Amino acid sequence: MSVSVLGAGAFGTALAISLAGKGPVTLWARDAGDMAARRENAKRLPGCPFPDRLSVTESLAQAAEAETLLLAVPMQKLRSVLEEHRAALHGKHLVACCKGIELSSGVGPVSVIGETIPQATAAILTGPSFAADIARGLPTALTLACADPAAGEQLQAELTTANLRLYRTTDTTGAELGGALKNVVAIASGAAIGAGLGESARAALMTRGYAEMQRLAAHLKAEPTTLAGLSGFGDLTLTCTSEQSRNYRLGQSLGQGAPFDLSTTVEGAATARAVDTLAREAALDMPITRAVAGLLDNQLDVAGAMKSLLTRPLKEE
Ligand SMILES: NC(=O)C1=CN([C@@H]2O[C@H](COP(=O)(O)OP(=O)(O)OC[C@H]3O[C@@H](n4cnc5c(N)ncnc54)[C@H](O)[C@@H]3O)[C@@H](O)[C@H]2O)C=CC1
Ligand SMILES: O=C(CO)COP(=O)(O)O
Repeated sequence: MSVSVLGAGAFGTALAISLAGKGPVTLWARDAGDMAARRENAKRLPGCPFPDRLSVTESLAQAAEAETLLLAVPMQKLRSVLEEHRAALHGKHLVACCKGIELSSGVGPVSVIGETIPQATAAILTGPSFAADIARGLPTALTLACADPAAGEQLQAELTTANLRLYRTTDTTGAELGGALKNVVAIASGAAIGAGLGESARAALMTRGYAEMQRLAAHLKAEPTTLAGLSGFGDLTLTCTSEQSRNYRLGQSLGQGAPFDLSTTVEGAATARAVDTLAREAALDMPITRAVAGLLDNQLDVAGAMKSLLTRPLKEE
């Protein structure tokens, strides 16, 4: 097995720690010095010591000696990272570990890989998992999606670890949509709880948010069963109900009118805007996404957003 992880944030570090339990792993970071010395990512994942088989490097060339590379940079940075290192990544198995829709193009990470490095095999690893849980060795189940069935099987075996159980699909569109859209619904859910609207309101937002996810998925020809799996329903459930989620916490802050650290990686913010644009262009009804985009752009407050949802024409479920 030869695996590297590009991007040493919370998630990339957690995956590297888990994978190092079964073989050597290289973690590529822009600032590897402190991590290599401490054998810990004190900034993003404190309290999770590196196993011996995890090495940290600032050399992309060294990381790219692996056959399989996990891409754990934020969604809106993925294209520039791939473009910068295109030559080194030709012919590799590239597994997106980010969740979102690119604002500039309206496509997800698998398409971004395909557009920038068509000679690579593109896949995505997604599903309900907090980095801290993975790094602590807690049990986690994820979806590995790859359009090439043989490569998907190889990646599933390669990336399954003692605490990470991977399920496989060839539906990359469905897998990337689930992971991207659940973050938008998590912002809405956090806003409802933060504003004191109650858990019944959250359940309504999660359920109707899931209906929006299915609507866009059907439009983009994804499999409905993928949305019902770990990458869709599974991650929606986790992210909309846990204060460990940064998307949920951003929503809570919006609901409370409290400040939020804008340097935090919150993928649902750009994705809400990207999906709102997609929905308008395709004339798809996605009112929760529209309300979240309106909240983020200060066009609506939480009361206005709820009013916009509650006063819509009555319809069948
Ligand atoms: N943290 C979590 O629990 C989970 C995160 N994810 C996904 O993983 C992706 C990354 O999230 P986190 O690791 O949590 O974020 P993070 O904020 O902890 O780390 C992001 C990392 O990306 C690096 N980075 C940013 N731009 C870069 C560039 N141009 N070149 C190289 N490195 C760059 C940063 O230095 C930072 O180390 C997101 O799409 C997120 O949705 C998925 C599942 C769980
Ligand atoms: O994707 C995640 C859990 O599956 C992490 O959620 P946040 O990005 O909202 O923290």
